[in-house]
Amino acid sequence: MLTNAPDYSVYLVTGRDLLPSGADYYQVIEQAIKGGATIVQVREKKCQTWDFLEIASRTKEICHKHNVPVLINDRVDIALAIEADGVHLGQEDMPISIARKLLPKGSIIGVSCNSVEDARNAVKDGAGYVGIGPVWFTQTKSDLKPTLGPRGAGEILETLSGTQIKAVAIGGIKSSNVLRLLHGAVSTSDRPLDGVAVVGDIMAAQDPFAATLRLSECYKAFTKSPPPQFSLGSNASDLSQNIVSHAATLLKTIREVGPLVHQITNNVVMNQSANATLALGASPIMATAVQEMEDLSKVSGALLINFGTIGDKLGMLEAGKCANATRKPIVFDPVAIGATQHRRSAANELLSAWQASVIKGNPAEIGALANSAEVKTLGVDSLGSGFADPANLVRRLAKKERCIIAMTGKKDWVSDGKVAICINNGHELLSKITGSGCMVGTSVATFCAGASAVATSASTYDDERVLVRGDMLAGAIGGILAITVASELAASRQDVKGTGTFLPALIDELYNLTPEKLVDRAQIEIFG
Ligand SMILES: Cc1ncc(COP(=O)(O)OP(=O)(O)O)c(N)n1
Ligand SMILES: Cc1ncsc1CCOP(=O)(O)O
Repeated sequence: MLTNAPDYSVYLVTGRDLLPSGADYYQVIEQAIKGGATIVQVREKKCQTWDFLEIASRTKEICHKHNVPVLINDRVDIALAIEADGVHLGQEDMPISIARKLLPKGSIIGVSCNSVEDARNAVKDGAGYVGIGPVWFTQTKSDLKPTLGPRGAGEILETLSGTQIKAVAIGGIKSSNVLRLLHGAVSTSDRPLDGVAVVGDIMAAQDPFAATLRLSECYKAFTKSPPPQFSLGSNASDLSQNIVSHAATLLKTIREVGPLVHQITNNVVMNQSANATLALGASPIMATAVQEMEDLSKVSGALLINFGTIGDKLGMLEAGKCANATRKPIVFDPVAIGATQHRRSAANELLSAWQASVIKGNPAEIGALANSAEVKTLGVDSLGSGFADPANLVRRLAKKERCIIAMTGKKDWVSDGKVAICINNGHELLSKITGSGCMVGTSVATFCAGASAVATSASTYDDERVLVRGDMLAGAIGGILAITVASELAASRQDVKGTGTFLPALIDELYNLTPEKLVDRAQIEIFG
């Protein structure tokens, strides 16, 4: 048995049935280890004991030659027979306490967990590690339990906070989505995953060495130093010096670069949102077909997903995945999420498929996402006077969703999970026209595209380890300030007589907005 503490970072689970035709199983295992697999589990669901013994024993030889531990799936007898380093047990397999009695002291015992309750039991039973999954759908396993998404995996990690138990995630993990998983699956006390367990992305690869190396590099890049959050230098004293001017200069970048802002939005506001984007100096494209998402993600500066009428869920799913893969900002506006069960489950599905950079909503929408019933909803509107402690609400939700939260209303609240910022601008006429909230979403997406352009040109970001380039906190603040400051300027004009003349005046003021006007008029408070 190997004596070093196991490294779970790139955890290969075998699957002989996935091998490309002509590939040799043992060579694949060795190539994967050379590419960076740090631990191997022999998983044989269908084979006879005699064959299992042979495969396990030869796999162990290869693993131990490279100082890599080998575990056996389900079968404690096989683990004992070949003197493996441990076992991986399912919920219906031998209980941990009995396996512990049978196996030599120091054996690794891991257990599959699909729920917080499974994880609590694993802690109680003294498991060495848990395999959290399935994260995403996979064809590799037949009797698949409900998918958890990175957020569900993060909730299970919460249960393990303060314990020594290690945790890997499993199910549908590939080098193209591993960063999104590692970013999203973190407990609110910042406990990350200890590794990713993979079958198909390695076993079915034409080049298992390269496939494992890609996974290993992603994992190492993400963990080599504290990964950057979606905001830069976010402590209250830094921010109070420069956040408004930083956000305001993004307007200059938008006008210089003219980024394409891809928007999937509702048909009530589409024309108005496109005009607001143009007035700010960017270029809107309203596109919903699944087939065009990959191409669009390569050329757009940011993506807005506003699910006002949730007609285009497939396009929304695909667009977000492509935006994560190309490290573009995603602004999510979960319109009226609290109003129906259909909307809640659609939001859940979208947020499990991709990582939002900013979630923007009114108090009822943000409350629904935070599972708070403090603010009620009526259709798309928020009722009542708001939250008693908005700063903490947005801070907690930002930590949980691992992104910037922007809660708009009479006062706007923004948080990156550390600071909470209150913006006290905006004219009440904004609440009297339809789609002003959606316009804020568009403006935030446009400013996030500006932030992304700044970071890309300055190479501020090490692409390997971030899911989005640029300071999304500044993007959210700039986007909100643009609409609220423009609304004040529009409302003070002589030619504005009511809501009918206010809307075109608002577009004019967005068009004539300058960074200086934003800095001069911004009224913000920062809560550390
Ligand atoms: C690391 C890791 N996690 C989970 C599993 C799933 O185990 P499996 O035996 O395929 O299924 P259940 O017995 O849990 O239903 C695994 N193999 N490895
Ligand atoms: C064994 C197992 N347990 C949960 S999902 C899964 C299969 C993971 O396979 P893949 O990495 O190919 O999606």
